[in-house]
Amino acid sequence: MAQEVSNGNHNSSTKPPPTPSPLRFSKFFQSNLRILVTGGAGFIGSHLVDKLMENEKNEVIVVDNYFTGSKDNLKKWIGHPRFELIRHDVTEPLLVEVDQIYHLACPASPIFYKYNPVKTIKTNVIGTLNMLGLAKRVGARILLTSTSEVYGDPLEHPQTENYWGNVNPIGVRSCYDEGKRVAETLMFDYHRQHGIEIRIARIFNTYGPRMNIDDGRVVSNFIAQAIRGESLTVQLPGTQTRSFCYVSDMVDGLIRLMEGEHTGPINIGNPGEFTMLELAEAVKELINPEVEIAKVENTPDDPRQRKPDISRAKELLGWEPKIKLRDGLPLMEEDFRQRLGIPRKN
Ligand SMILES: NC(=O)c1ccc[n+]([C@@H]2O[C@H](COP(=O)([O-])OP(=O)(O)OC[C@H]3O[C@@H](n4cnc5c(N)ncnc54)[C@H](O)[C@@H]3O)[C@@H](O)[C@H]2O)c1
Ligand SMILES: O=c1ccn([C@@H]2O[C@H](COP(=O)(O)OP(=O)(O)O[C@H]3OC[C@@H](O)[C@H](O)[C@H]3O)[C@@H](O)[C@H]2O)c(=O)[nH]1
Repeated sequence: MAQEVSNGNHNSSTKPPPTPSPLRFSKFFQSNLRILVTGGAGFIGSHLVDKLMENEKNEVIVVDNYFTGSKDNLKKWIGHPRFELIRHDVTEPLLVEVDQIYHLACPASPIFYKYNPVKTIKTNVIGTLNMLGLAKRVGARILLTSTSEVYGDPLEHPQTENYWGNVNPIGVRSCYDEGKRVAETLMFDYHRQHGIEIRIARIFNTYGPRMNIDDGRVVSNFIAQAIRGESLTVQLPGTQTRSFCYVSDMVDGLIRLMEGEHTGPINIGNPGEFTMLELAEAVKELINPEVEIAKVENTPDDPRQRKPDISRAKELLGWEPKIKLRDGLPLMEEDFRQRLGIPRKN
């Protein structure tokens, strides 16, 4: 398949960026960066907020409609003078003065994004248009959390950013896959046409504390099942692979991308690749050796393999993941045990 070669920085006939908000240069606000995080009450978003809030020069505004996120994830920041939380749906326009936009708002678990597919498309298309319109009005830099799902059921392995993907445009996952592909297109069209400073991260499967217990994604399912003593539900055939990135590594990669000079798209993920049976065996061994592994029906269009080529992230961002799967799973177990109210037996 013909593929365009790029170094992560788009360079053909782009306009210069628009003038940013005058506040960015005001002597009173000079030290503060106002950062909007859409979807900041969700899993990755709330960890990103924690990291951004560590920097005393940052003011953070979260907007979220709480479809899959929760105020609980942000409770330590509510009332903090550098933090604001707004209930807002990104499919409606938003007027705020900010310097940077991390645009995460979108359900990420297949169960939730397939629940109301039309809404998922609206979130990806109208939501991203609204955030780009905001970026244009105030001259903000905007980062989109795109996904490895833009590669669909990939025919190239591992996946580099130059691969254009193998996506079913009319399947049950298309609302998300194609939604994110259009979101990427919109980002580049605003960049070329209006000079908006864009960043695109293609995120691969990410896991860690604060995932919804009933989120439906594989790592949270297996950990909750192991703690409850239920069978681990490996969807057939079990030989399909994924690459799992711990959330602190992901947040580090996203911030490096935002702060760096490269538009992307850039893959952010952990290249360690596991079959779902291997993942189940690891969870069983680490969390509850007594549980059984059950094979269950799969859902349509499940990608058979997925592994990021992260050469570009290494070279352009100086980023690579630090936490191996076997070290990350126990960190997540603690959080799940607390929320499930099931302490470890000694
Ligand atoms: N976690 C992963 O493995 C993964 C992989 C690839 C891409 N991503 C992307 O990263 C982002 C965050 O994923 P996550 O795992 O934290 O998911 P999540 O479901 O925990 O968080 C998404 C957040 O967006 C909010 N949201 C959804 N629709 C909204 C709307 N219309 N308006 C406002 N808020 C809305 C939800 O309430 C939630 O708080 C998503 O854009 C997702 O597509 C995640
Ligand atoms: O209980 C389960 C759940 C899932 N699975 C399998 O585990 C694999 C991973 O499934 P998940 O639902 O965790 O996630 P997926 O890899 O399908 O999508 C994910 O990847 C890219 C992101 O953009 C999405 O937001 C994210 O959900 C699939 O092969 C699925 O069949 C199980 O074997 N058992």
